Amino acid sequence: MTAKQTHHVPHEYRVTGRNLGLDLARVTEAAAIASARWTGRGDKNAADGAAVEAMRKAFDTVAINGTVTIGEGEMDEAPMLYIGEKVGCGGPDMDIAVDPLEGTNLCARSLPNAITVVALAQKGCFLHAPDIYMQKIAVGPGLPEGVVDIDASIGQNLASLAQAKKCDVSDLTLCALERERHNELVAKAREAGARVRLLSDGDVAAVIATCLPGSGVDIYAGSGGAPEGVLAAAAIRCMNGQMQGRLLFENEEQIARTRSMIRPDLDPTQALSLTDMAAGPVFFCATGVTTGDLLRGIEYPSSNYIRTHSVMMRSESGTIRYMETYHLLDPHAA
Ligand SMILES: O=P(O)(O)OC[C@H]1O[C@](O)(COP(=O)(O)O)[C@@H](O)[C@@H]1O
Repeated sequence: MTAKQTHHVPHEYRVTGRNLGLDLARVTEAAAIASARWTGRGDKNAADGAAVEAMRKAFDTVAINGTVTIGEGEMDEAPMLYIGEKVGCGGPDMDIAVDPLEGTNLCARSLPNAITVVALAQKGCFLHAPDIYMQKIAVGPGLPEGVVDIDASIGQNLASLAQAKKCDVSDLTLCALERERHNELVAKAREAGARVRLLSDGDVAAVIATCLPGSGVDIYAGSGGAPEGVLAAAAIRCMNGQMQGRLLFENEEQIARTRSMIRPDLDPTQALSLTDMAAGPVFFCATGVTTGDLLRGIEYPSSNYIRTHSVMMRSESGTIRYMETYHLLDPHAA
């Protein structure tokens, strides 16, 4: 950490900063344990509802004065963790971004990569992204700044990435959601010589995979949820990767509404940098529900324990911590 970075972090934040990762892990663990009861039961709404309720309750013990910036929707459409809802038991003012169950279908169908996610930043630092699509492009750490560009063709981006990685385009793997809207992207990437890994759901974990050595993913591209884009941006900040986004509007009304929600200096239609989406010191935490590239899922090693696997990241220090936790089912039974 440089002296300059430390200087800009308010004292209050630094005092609480050290322990927030663990507090956030308790929040994502609670949501993962609750939703895992619904793994493979074909009911994505029940799985999501269980995650939301458990996450909401777990936030009551976190020492922050949090405001949900990325949540389950507007106040009138979400009973809990709605945008603008206050969470935490008091402390520094923070922006909260949540996806209580990222990959509701993955959980319902017992497929890999369902996770529970929370990110946290200082007040005003997360993009107030509406619930629309966002075009995204991401690569891992250690590459020249601007190696990929959201406005360039996928062929150009793959060529530039291959050059930076000193390999051939045929050595690269692009990851994208398997959607009809991505048919052209996939065809062009294959035409350029790259491999394509298609996912049924869960682009937060997929964007993060670009930063994980051994995941085999070199680049993520395509469109997915804008709220998921902000969460992924928080993780990419912590992992020193690169990511750009662009909100994909369907009409003028969406643009006007977004303009009223975001920083006045941002044009809602512009390409968004990582810090346009997640600025300042950020925390990111996720717990696995079903086993995937990023995390193992919920496990039941014995009749009285549940085992969770979480990752906690912090942009300020660059720390990435993996945590395995045994939760005694009934601590008062003995
Ligand atoms: O399924 P769509 O409409 O293409 O949306 C893509 C979005 O849905 C997801 O795959 C899963 O989202 P949910 O967990 O809300 O079902 C996200 O990871 C992704 O950003």
